[in-house]
Amino acid sequence: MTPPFQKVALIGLGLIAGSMAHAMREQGLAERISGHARSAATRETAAEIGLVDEVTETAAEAVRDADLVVLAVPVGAMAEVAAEIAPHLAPGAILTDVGSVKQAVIDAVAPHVPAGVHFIPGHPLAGTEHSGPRSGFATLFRNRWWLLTPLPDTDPAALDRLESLIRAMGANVDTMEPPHHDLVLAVTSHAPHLIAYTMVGVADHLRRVTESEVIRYSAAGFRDFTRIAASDPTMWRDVFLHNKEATLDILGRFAEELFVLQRAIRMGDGQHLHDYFTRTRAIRRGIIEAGQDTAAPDFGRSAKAD
Ligand SMILES: NC(=O)c1ccc[n+]([C@@H]2O[C@H](COP(=O)([O-])OP(=O)(O)OC[C@H]3O[C@@H](n4cnc5c(N)ncnc54)[C@H](O)[C@@H]3O)[C@@H](O)[C@H]2O)c1
Ligand SMILES: O=C(O)C(=O)C[C@]1(C(=O)O)C=C[C@@H](O)C=C1
Repeated sequence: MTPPFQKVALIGLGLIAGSMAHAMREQGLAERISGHARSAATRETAAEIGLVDEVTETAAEAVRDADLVVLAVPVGAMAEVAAEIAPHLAPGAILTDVGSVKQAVIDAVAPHVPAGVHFIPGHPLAGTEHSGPRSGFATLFRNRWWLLTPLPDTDPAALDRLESLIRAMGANVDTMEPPHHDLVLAVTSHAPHLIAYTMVGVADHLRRVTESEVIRYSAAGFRDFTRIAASDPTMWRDVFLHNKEATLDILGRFAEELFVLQRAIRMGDGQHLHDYFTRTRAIRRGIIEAGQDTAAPDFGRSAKAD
């Protein structure tokens, strides 16, 4: 069977692009995959492990004649990359991205997109704390959501084509308005990451008092925080700087709730605590019943080296 795409160009060769390359190869979705990353070390590793068919020195070379181009770089690098590739995009190509924030990426990329190229922003809700060219794996997107935030004039045929590719990689597709996406993700991903970073920071301060006890006796709850707080610093810096308002809104609400719970503890208000935890437990059960508790497996991948 002829693959649905002739040439796929992946710009950025980290966890998400790498997982796409593995999944597309496994499912026979691209005749050829080219890839580019800014760092020479990453390009070298990608070439050495044969992550894609061709690793290029420039993003412009990678996108030449590609019928699908995927921007898989940190959110803060999207504008620069879009400007660089724009004159080299093939007419009729689909251009998508995988950035964790949508409105800021649309504002950064859309002005560069030439007429005749179909820009369809997207975001796979799947990841791990690992990054870099060795961190990807073919099953990352399996049974996970992949949100698309199409622009008002999106060509339905191009949207269909992209949706089919995403489904073939194992994900479920949904569409959303970009600002709504950014608010939902502020609740489900961005604020929780900041809270995890903070909690691990608090423990780090405490460590000076308790020496290595924080590490040695680290219970499951804190271990989960440390996994999240090991995520890529560049990626997360960019997420917070580009989804500022929604994240600050949610963190404001978080602080209010925290004060109420703190007060309940101080006042010995067990009823309040019990009622609160009963409500939150129901949310967890709802997630499991909806089949969304598919934590990413850890295959012993090491953290990013380049
Ligand atoms: N990691 C996750 O859990 C996750 C999940 C969903 C979406 N995302 C989004 O996907 C995108 C990529 O994340 P990742 O986890 O694959 O990151 P990563 O750090 O593993 O890979 C990023 C890649 O981009 C390259 N890069 C950085 N700046 C560049 C530039 N100016 N030009 C060319 N290449 C450049 C790096 O060399 C690297 O190869 C980000 O926008 C992130 O928000 C990440
Ligand atoms: O499992 C993890 O390590 C993740 O943090 C993945 C996660 C998330 O918050 O769910 C992180 C950022 C993304 O944009 C999408 C997915």
